[in-house]
Amino acid sequence: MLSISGLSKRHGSRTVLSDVTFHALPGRVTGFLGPNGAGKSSTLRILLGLDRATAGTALIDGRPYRELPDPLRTVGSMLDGSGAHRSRTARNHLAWVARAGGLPKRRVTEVLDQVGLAGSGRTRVGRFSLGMGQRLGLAAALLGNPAALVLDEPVNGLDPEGIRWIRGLLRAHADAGGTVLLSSHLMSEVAEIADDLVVIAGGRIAAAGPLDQVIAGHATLEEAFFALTADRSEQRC
Ligand SMILES: Nc1ncnc2c1ncn2[C@@H]1O[C@H](COP(=O)(O)OP(=O)(O)OP(=O)(O)O)[C@@H](O)[C@H]1O
Repeated sequence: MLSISGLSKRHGSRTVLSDVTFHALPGRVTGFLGPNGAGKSSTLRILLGLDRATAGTALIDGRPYRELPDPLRTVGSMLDGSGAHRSRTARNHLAWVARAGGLPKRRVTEVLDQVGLAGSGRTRVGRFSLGMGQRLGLAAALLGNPAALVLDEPVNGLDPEGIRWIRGLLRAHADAGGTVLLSSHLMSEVAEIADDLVVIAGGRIAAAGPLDQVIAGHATLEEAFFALTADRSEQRC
C-alpha cells in the first residue's frame, strides 16, 4: 500500500503541496489526476525519495522509500520517461539498472519482451520514439517484479495501440494483487483505467475515492474534474 499523509512541500516562500493525504491500495489502479502544475510530480518525487517533504509522510508498505531494504523489488517507478542516456542501447540501460539494483540479468530479456521492445534491445535510446521511450521506462519499472508501480504520466507519447496495451498491462498488474498509482492530466485516460481517483489542484486534494463516487452528481468525469479543480487551481499561496 502507498500511504501519503499530511504531505506539505514548500519551495522558498511558495507552497506547492498542502496537507496532501491519500492511499493507493493493492488490487486497485489509482488515478492521480490534476491540471498542469497541480503538484502530482512533486508528490510522486517525495514518495520515491527523490525530494524531501516539508511536513508529512509518504510511505511504501509502511516505510519511506529510502528505508526500503529492496527498493526495486518493492516499487517500480517511471518519472520523466525512461531516464536512459541517449547513447546507450535499451538492453545496456536495463542491464545497468538491474546490476545497480541486485537483480538477475535474465530479467532484462524478460521485461524487454513484456513491453514489446524485444526487437529493439540493441537500438540506441537516442533513436527511440517517445512511445518507445515510455515502454523502456516501464521496462525499468518492471525489472524487479515489484508489487507497486508508480508512474508519472505513463500514456504520454503512446499511440492508441500503446495506450490500449498499457491499460491492459496495468489492469493485469492490479488484478494480480499489485498496487498501481499513475498520474495524468488526461481525464479520459484515467476514466478508462482507474478504480480509484485522487484529484489534486493547487497543491491540495480536491477529492479522493472510488471513481464512481468521485464523479457522482456530475454528468461526466470531465464535468466533475472541472467542478472539483476550478476553485482550487488559483488558490496556491
Ligand atoms: N524546484 C522547484 N522550485 C520551485 N517551484 C517548483 C519546483 N518544483 C516544482 N515547483 C512548482 O510546484 C508546482 C507543482 O509542480 P508539479 O510538477 O508537481 O505539478 P504537476 O501536477 O506534476 O504538473 P504537470 O502535469 O505540469 O507535470 C508547480 O507550480 C511548479 O512550478
